[in-house]
Amino acid sequence: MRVLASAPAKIILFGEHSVVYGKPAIAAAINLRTYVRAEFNDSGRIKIEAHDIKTPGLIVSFSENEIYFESDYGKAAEVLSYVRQAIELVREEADVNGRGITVSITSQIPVGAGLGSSAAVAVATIGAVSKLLGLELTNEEIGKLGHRVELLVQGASSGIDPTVSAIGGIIHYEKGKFEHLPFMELPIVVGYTGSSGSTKELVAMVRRTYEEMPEIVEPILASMGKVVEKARETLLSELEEGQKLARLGRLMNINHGLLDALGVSTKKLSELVYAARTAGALGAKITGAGGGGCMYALAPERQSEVATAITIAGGTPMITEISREGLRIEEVLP
Ligand SMILES: Nc1ncnc2c1ncn2[C@@H]1O[C@H](COP(=O)(O)OP(=O)(O)OP(=O)(O)O)[C@@H](O)[C@H]1O
Ligand SMILES: C[C@@](O)(CCO)CC(=O)[O-]
Ligand SMILES: [Mg+2]
Repeated sequence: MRVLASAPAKIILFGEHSVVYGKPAIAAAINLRTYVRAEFNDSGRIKIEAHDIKTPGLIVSFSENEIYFESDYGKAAEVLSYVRQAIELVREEADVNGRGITVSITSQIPVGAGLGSSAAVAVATIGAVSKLLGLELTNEEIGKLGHRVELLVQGASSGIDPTVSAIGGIIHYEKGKFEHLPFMELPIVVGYTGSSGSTKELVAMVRRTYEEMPEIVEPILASMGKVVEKARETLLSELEEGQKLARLGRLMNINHGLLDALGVSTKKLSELVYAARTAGALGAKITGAGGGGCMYALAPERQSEVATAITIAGGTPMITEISREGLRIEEVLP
Protein backbone atom coordinates (compact mmCIF):
# COMPACT_ATOMS: atom_id res chain seq x y z
CA MET A 1 0.00 0.00 0.00
CA ARG A 2 1.15 3.50 -0.78
CA VAL A 3 -0.30 6.85 0.46
CA LEU A 4 0.41 10.33 -0.85
CA ALA A 5 -0.57 13.24 1.43
CA SER A 6 0.04 16.97 1.16
CA ALA A 7 -0.17 19.89 3.59
CA PRO A 8 0.01 23.64 2.94
CA ALA A 9 2.35 26.41 4.01
CA LYS A 10 0.98 29.31 6.02
CA ILE A 11 1.47 32.97 6.67
CA ILE A 12 0.94 34.48 10.08
CA LEU A 13 -1.26 37.46 9.26
CA PHE A 14 -0.91 38.84 12.81
CA GLY A 15 0.54 37.77 16.15
CA GLU A 16 3.63 35.57 15.70
CA HIS A 17 5.80 35.24 18.81
CA SER A 18 3.18 36.79 21.14
CA VAL A 19 1.05 33.68 20.39
CA VAL A 20 3.72 31.58 22.15
CA TYR A 21 2.86 33.59 25.33
CA GLY A 22 -0.85 32.76 25.12
CA LYS A 23 -1.94 35.83 23.15
CA PRO A 24 -4.20 35.32 20.12
CA ALA A 25 -2.95 35.23 16.51
CA ILE A 26 -4.40 34.97 13.00
CA ALA A 27 -2.94 32.71 10.30
CA ALA A 28 -3.88 31.62 6.80
CA ALA A 29 -2.95 28.53 4.80
CA ILE A 30 -1.44 29.36 1.39
CA ASN A 31 -1.17 27.39 -1.81
CA LEU A 32 2.40 26.09 -1.54
CA ARG A 33 2.50 22.46 -0.41
CA THR A 34 4.70 19.74 1.02
CA TYR A 35 4.04 16.25 -0.39
CA VAL A 36 4.79 13.11 1.59
CA ARG A 37 4.54 9.59 0.20
CA ALA A 38 4.51 6.72 2.67
CA GLU A 39 4.73 3.02 1.86
CA PHE A 40 5.75 -0.21 3.55
CA ASN A 41 9.13 -1.75 2.80
CA ASP A 42 10.43 -5.22 3.55
CA SER A 43 13.62 -4.16 5.30
CA GLY A 44 11.95 -3.60 8.67
CA ARG A 45 13.51 -0.14 8.76
CA ILE A 46 12.31 3.42 8.46
CA LYS A 47 13.78 5.21 5.51
CA ILE A 48 13.37 8.94 5.09
CA GLU A 49 14.05 10.47 1.68
CA ALA A 50 14.00 14.25 2.01
CA HIS A 51 14.53 15.51 -1.51
CA ASP A 52 14.59 19.20 -0.57
CA ILE A 53 17.06 18.92 2.26
CA LYS A 54 20.54 18.99 0.82
CA THR A 55 21.66 15.74 2.39
CA PRO A 56 21.28 12.24 0.98
CA GLY A 57 18.39 10.11 2.27
CA LEU A 58 19.04 8.69 5.67
CA ILE A 59 18.54 5.11 6.68
CA VAL A 60 16.89 4.82 10.03
CA SER A 61 16.47 1.45 11.75
CA PHE A 62 14.24 0.49 14.57
CA SER A 63 13.67 -2.45 16.79
CA GLU A 64 11.28 -2.67 19.73
CA ASN A 65 10.43 0.93 20.45
CA GLU A 66 13.80 2.39 19.55
CA ILE A 67 14.65 4.17 16.33
CA TYR A 68 18.28 4.27 15.17
CA PHE A 69 19.76 6.65 12.65
CA GLU A 70 22.58 5.58 10.40
CA SER A 71 24.25 8.55 8.82
CA ASP A 72 27.64 10.00 8.07
CA TYR A 73 26.09 13.40 8.50
CA GLY A 74 25.55 14.32 12.14
CA LYS A 75 23.53 17.33 11.05
CA ALA A 76 21.24 15.37 8.80
CA ALA A 77 19.73 13.57 11.77
CA GLU A 78 18.86 16.89 13.37
CA VAL A 79 17.42 18.36 10.20
CA LEU A 80 15.07 15.39 9.82
CA SER A 81 13.86 15.55 13.41
CA TYR A 82 10.37 16.89 12.50
CA VAL A 83 9.82 13.94 10.14
CA ARG A 84 11.30 11.44 12.59
CA GLN A 85 9.18 12.67 15.51
CA ALA A 86 6.08 12.66 13.29
CA ILE A 87 6.66 9.01 12.33
CA GLU A 88 7.39 8.03 15.94
CA LEU A 89 4.21 9.65 17.24
CA VAL A 90 2.04 7.89 14.67
CA ARG A 91 3.67 4.55 15.41
CA GLU A 92 2.92 5.12 19.10
CA GLU A 93 -0.73 5.95 18.30
CA ALA A 94 -1.06 2.92 16.06
CA ASP A 95 0.74 0.73 18.58
CA VAL A 96 2.59 -1.09 15.81
CA ASN A 97 6.12 -2.27 15.59
CA GLY A 98 8.37 -3.95 13.18
CA ARG A 99 7.10 -3.04 9.73
CA GLY A 100 9.45 -0.98 7.62
CA ILE A 101 8.15 2.31 6.25
CA THR A 102 9.64 4.48 3.53
CA VAL A 103 8.71 8.17 3.66
CA SER A 104 9.56 10.33 0.70
CA ILE A 105 9.22 14.12 0.83
CA THR A 106 9.09 16.80 -1.85
CA SER A 107 8.20 20.36 -1.00
CA GLN A 108 7.36 23.68 -2.64
CA ILE A 109 7.90 25.53 0.66
CA PRO A 110 11.20 27.31 1.33
CA VAL A 111 12.75 25.94 4.53
CA GLY A 112 13.22 28.17 7.58
CA ALA A 113 11.47 31.04 5.81
CA GLY A 114 8.51 31.79 8.06
CA LEU A 115 6.07 29.89 5.86
CA GLY A 116 5.59 26.97 8.21
CA SER A 117 7.69 24.35 6.41
CA SER A 118 8.24 22.49 9.70
CA ALA A 119 4.51 22.27 10.39
CA ALA A 120 3.65 21.26 6.81
CA VAL A 121 6.24 18.46 6.78
CA ALA A 122 5.05 17.20 10.19
CA VAL A 123 1.35 17.34 9.27
CA ALA A 124 1.80 15.73 5.84
CA THR A 125 3.98 12.96 7.36
CA ILE A 126 1.45 12.26 10.12
CA GLY A 127 -1.34 12.29 7.51
CA ALA A 128 0.40 9.85 5.18
CA VAL A 129 1.77 7.46 7.82
CA SER A 130 -1.44 7.34 9.88
CA LYS A 131 -3.45 6.46 6.76
CA LEU A 132 -0.87 3.78 5.88
CA LEU A 133 -1.21 2.28 9.35
CA GLY A 134 -5.00 2.31 9.16
CA LEU A 135 -5.60 5.02 11.79
CA GLU A 136 -8.69 7.15 11.31
CA LEU A 137 -7.63 10.60 12.48
CA THR A 138 -9.43 13.87 11.74
CA ASN A 139 -7.44 16.79 10.37
CA GLU A 140 -7.92 18.53 13.71
CA GLU A 141 -6.41 15.56 15.56
CA ILE A 142 -3.51 15.51 13.09
CA GLY A 143 -2.95 19.24 13.77
CA LYS A 144 -2.71 18.43 17.51
CA LEU A 145 -0.14 15.68 16.84
CA GLY A 146 1.75 18.17 14.63
CA HIS A 147 1.83 20.52 17.62
CA ARG A 148 3.32 17.73 19.74
CA VAL A 149 6.02 17.23 17.09
CA GLU A 150 6.91 20.94 17.17
CA LEU A 151 7.01 20.90 20.97
CA LEU A 152 9.34 17.89 20.96
CA VAL A 153 11.70 19.38 18.39
CA GLN A 154 11.58 23.09 19.21
CA GLY A 155 10.92 22.96 22.94
CA ALA A 156 8.33 25.72 22.50
CA SER A 157 5.53 26.09 19.97
CA SER A 158 2.11 27.72 20.12
CA GLY A 159 0.65 25.11 17.75
CA ILE A 160 -0.79 27.68 15.34
CA ASP A 161 1.29 26.49 12.35
CA PRO A 162 0.38 22.78 12.47
CA THR A 163 -3.25 23.69 13.21
CA VAL A 164 -3.67 25.94 10.17
CA SER A 165 -1.68 23.56 7.96
CA ALA A 166 -3.97 20.68 8.97
CA ILE A 167 -7.30 22.46 8.66
CA GLY A 168 -6.67 25.20 6.07
CA GLY A 169 -8.41 28.56 5.55
CA ILE A 170 -7.98 31.57 7.83
CA ILE A 171 -7.97 30.93 11.58
CA HIS A 172 -7.98 32.88 14.81
CA TYR A 173 -5.96 30.87 17.34
CA GLU A 174 -5.45 31.18 21.06
CA LYS A 175 -4.03 28.70 23.58
CA GLY A 176 -4.72 25.62 21.49
CA LYS A 177 -8.24 26.67 20.44
CA PHE A 178 -9.08 27.89 16.98
CA GLU A 179 -11.98 29.48 15.15
CA HIS A 180 -12.30 29.64 11.34
CA LEU A 181 -12.69 33.23 10.14
CA PRO A 182 -14.73 33.87 7.00
CA PHE A 183 -12.73 32.93 3.92
CA MET A 184 -11.62 35.89 1.81
CA GLU A 185 -9.17 36.28 -1.03
CA LEU A 186 -6.48 38.58 0.36
CA PRO A 187 -4.37 40.44 -2.22
CA ILE A 188 -1.01 39.49 -0.76
CA VAL A 189 2.55 39.33 -1.99
CA VAL A 190 5.12 37.31 -0.06
CA GLY A 191 8.74 38.51 -0.23
CA TYR A 192 11.52 36.04 0.50
CA THR A 193 14.87 37.44 1.69
CA GLY A 194 16.65 34.28 0.54
CA SER A 195 18.12 33.67 3.98
CA SER A 196 16.67 31.45 6.67
CA GLY A 197 16.05 31.68 10.39
CA SER A 198 15.50 28.86 12.85
CA THR A 199 12.18 29.14 14.68
CA LYS A 200 13.58 27.20 17.63
CA GLU A 201 16.42 29.73 18.04
CA LEU A 202 14.30 32.84 17.48
CA VAL A 203 11.66 31.75 19.98
CA ALA A 204 14.46 31.05 22.49
CA MET A 205 15.99 34.48 21.81
CA VAL A 206 12.67 36.25 22.51
CA ARG A 207 12.31 34.16 25.68
CA ARG A 208 15.74 35.37 26.91
CA THR A 209 14.79 39.02 26.29
CA TYR A 210 11.47 38.44 28.07
CA GLU A 211 13.21 36.95 31.10
CA GLU A 212 15.76 39.74 31.20
CA MET A 213 13.28 42.62 30.81
CA PRO A 214 9.74 41.38 31.48
CA GLU A 215 8.45 44.87 32.34
CA ILE A 216 9.36 46.03 28.79
CA VAL A 217 8.57 42.89 26.80
CA GLU A 218 5.22 42.06 28.43
CA PRO A 219 3.55 45.32 27.23
CA ILE A 220 4.89 44.69 23.69
CA LEU A 221 3.34 41.21 23.71
CA ALA A 222 0.10 42.62 25.14
CA SER A 223 -0.01 45.24 22.36
CA MET A 224 0.45 42.51 19.78
CA GLY A 225 -2.51 40.67 21.29
CA LYS A 226 -4.59 43.86 20.96
CA VAL A 227 -3.52 44.30 17.33
CA VAL A 228 -4.77 40.75 16.68
CA GLU A 229 -8.14 41.40 18.33
CA LYS A 230 -8.56 44.60 16.29
CA ALA A 231 -7.68 42.65 13.13
CA ARG A 232 -10.21 39.94 13.98
CA GLU A 233 -12.90 42.58 14.59
CA THR A 234 -12.01 44.18 11.25
CA LEU A 235 -12.16 40.87 9.36
CA LEU A 236 -15.58 40.13 10.88
CA SER A 237 -16.91 43.69 10.42
CA GLU A 238 -19.41 44.99 7.90
CA LEU A 239 -16.88 47.57 6.69
CA GLU A 240 -16.66 47.96 2.94
CA GLU A 241 -13.77 45.94 1.44
CA GLY A 242 -11.44 48.92 0.78
CA GLN A 243 -11.82 50.23 4.33
CA LYS A 244 -11.30 46.75 5.73
CA LEU A 245 -8.04 46.26 3.84
CA ALA A 246 -6.81 49.77 4.74
CA ARG A 247 -7.41 49.06 8.46
CA LEU A 248 -5.70 45.65 8.21
CA GLY A 249 -2.72 47.29 6.47
CA ARG A 250 -2.25 49.80 9.29
CA LEU A 251 -2.44 47.01 11.85
CA MET A 252 0.20 45.05 9.90
CA ASN A 253 2.55 48.03 10.06
CA ILE A 254 2.08 48.35 13.83
CA ASN A 255 2.63 44.61 14.22
CA HIS A 256 5.86 44.81 12.20
CA GLY A 257 7.15 47.60 14.44
CA LEU A 258 6.43 45.54 17.54
CA LEU A 259 8.21 42.50 16.05
CA ASP A 260 11.16 44.73 15.22
CA ALA A 261 11.17 45.86 18.86
CA LEU A 262 11.44 42.19 19.90
CA GLY A 263 14.54 41.90 17.71
CA VAL A 264 13.29 39.37 15.15
CA SER A 265 13.52 41.57 12.07
CA THR A 266 16.66 41.88 9.96
CA LYS A 267 17.96 44.67 7.73
CA LYS A 268 16.87 42.76 4.63
CA LEU A 269 13.39 42.01 5.99
CA SER A 270 12.84 45.65 6.86
CA GLU A 271 14.16 46.74 3.43
CA LEU A 272 11.59 44.50 1.73
CA VAL A 273 8.86 45.77 4.07
CA TYR A 274 9.65 49.42 3.27
CA ALA A 275 10.07 48.73 -0.47
CA ALA A 276 6.59 47.16 -0.52
CA ARG A 277 5.02 50.07 1.36
CA THR A 278 6.69 52.61 -0.94
CA ALA A 279 5.31 50.73 -3.96
CA GLY A 280 1.78 51.17 -2.66
CA ALA A 281 1.15 48.27 -0.28
CA LEU A 282 -1.38 49.14 2.42
CA GLY A 283 0.74 47.30 4.95
CA ALA A 284 3.75 45.02 5.18
CA LYS A 285 5.24 42.91 7.95
CA ILE A 286 7.32 39.87 8.77
CA THR A 287 5.56 36.53 8.63
CA GLY A 288 6.61 33.69 10.93
CA ALA A 289 9.58 33.63 13.23
CA GLY A 290 11.74 36.19 11.35
CA GLY A 291 15.55 36.35 11.53
CA GLY A 292 15.49 36.11 7.73
CA GLY A 293 12.81 34.28 5.81
CA CYS A 294 9.77 36.14 4.55
CA MET A 295 7.65 39.25 4.86
CA TYR A 296 4.24 39.73 3.30
CA ALA A 297 2.46 42.78 1.94
CA LEU A 298 -1.22 43.58 1.49
CA ALA A 299 -1.48 45.22 -1.91
CA PRO A 300 -4.90 45.43 -3.55
CA GLU A 301 -4.50 46.32 -7.24
CA ARG A 302 -0.77 46.84 -6.67
CA GLN A 303 0.45 43.25 -6.46
CA SER A 304 2.68 43.37 -9.54
CA GLU A 305 4.17 46.79 -8.59
CA VAL A 306 4.91 45.50 -5.08
CA ALA A 307 6.41 42.29 -6.51
CA THR A 308 8.71 44.40 -8.72
CA ALA A 309 9.72 46.59 -5.76
CA ILE A 310 10.58 43.47 -3.73
CA THR A 311 12.73 42.18 -6.60
CA ILE A 312 14.55 45.53 -6.93
CA ALA A 313 15.19 45.48 -3.16
CA GLY A 314 16.89 42.09 -3.61
CA GLY A 315 14.08 39.75 -2.53
CA THR A 316 12.09 37.06 -4.32
CA PRO A 317 8.39 37.85 -4.61
CA MET A 318 5.67 35.18 -4.59
CA ILE A 319 2.12 36.13 -5.44
CA THR A 320 0.19 33.49 -3.58
CA GLU A 321 -3.40 32.67 -2.71
CA ILE A 322 -5.05 31.59 0.52
CA SER A 323 -5.77 27.85 0.54
CA ARG A 324 -9.17 26.71 1.79
CA GLU A 325 -7.85 23.20 2.14
CA GLY A 326 -5.48 21.94 4.78
CA LEU A 327 -4.11 18.39 4.88
CA ARG A 328 -5.19 16.40 1.85
CA ILE A 329 -4.87 12.71 1.09
CA GLU A 330 -3.95 12.89 -2.59
CA GLU A 331 -4.02 9.17 -3.41
CA VAL A 332 -4.09 5.75 -1.82
CA LEU A 333 -2.78 2.89 -3.95
CA PRO A 334 -3.10 -0.75 -2.95
N1 LIG B 1 10.92 19.43 2.95
C1 LIG B 1 11.37 19.13 4.15
N2 LIG B 1 11.89 17.90 4.41
C2 LIG B 1 12.35 17.60 5.66
N3 LIG B 1 12.37 18.46 6.71
C3 LIG B 1 11.87 19.70 6.50
C4 LIG B 1 11.34 20.09 5.23
N4 LIG B 1 10.91 21.37 5.33
C5 LIG B 1 11.17 21.75 6.61
N5 LIG B 1 11.74 20.78 7.31
C6 LIG B 1 12.21 20.84 8.73
O1 LIG B 1 11.78 22.08 9.29
C7 LIG B 1 12.93 22.88 9.70
C8 LIG B 1 12.63 24.35 9.51
O2 LIG B 1 11.62 24.69 10.44
P1 LIG B 1 11.52 26.11 11.14
O3 LIG B 1 10.37 26.02 12.07
O4 LIG B 1 12.83 26.53 11.70
O5 LIG B 1 11.18 27.10 9.92
P2 LIG B 1 9.80 27.22 9.11
O6 LIG B 1 8.81 26.26 9.65
O7 LIG B 1 10.14 27.12 7.66
O8 LIG B 1 9.37 28.73 9.45
P3 LIG B 1 8.30 29.24 10.59
O9 LIG B 1 8.33 28.25 11.71
O10 LIG B 1 8.85 30.57 11.01
O11 LIG B 1 7.02 29.35 9.90
C9 LIG B 1 14.06 22.35 8.83
O12 LIG B 1 15.33 22.61 9.42
C10 LIG B 1 13.74 20.85 8.79
O13 LIG B 1 14.12 20.24 10.00
C1 LIG C 1 7.26 32.33 16.00
C2 LIG C 1 5.94 31.54 16.07
O1 LIG C 1 5.00 32.32 16.83
C3 LIG C 1 5.31 31.36 14.69
C4 LIG C 1 6.14 30.64 13.69
O2 LIG C 1 5.41 30.56 12.48
C5 LIG C 1 6.20 30.22 16.76
C6 LIG C 1 4.93 29.50 17.21
O3 LIG C 1 3.85 30.10 17.26
O4 LIG C 1 5.04 28.31 17.53
MG1 LIG D 1 8.34 26.22 11.74
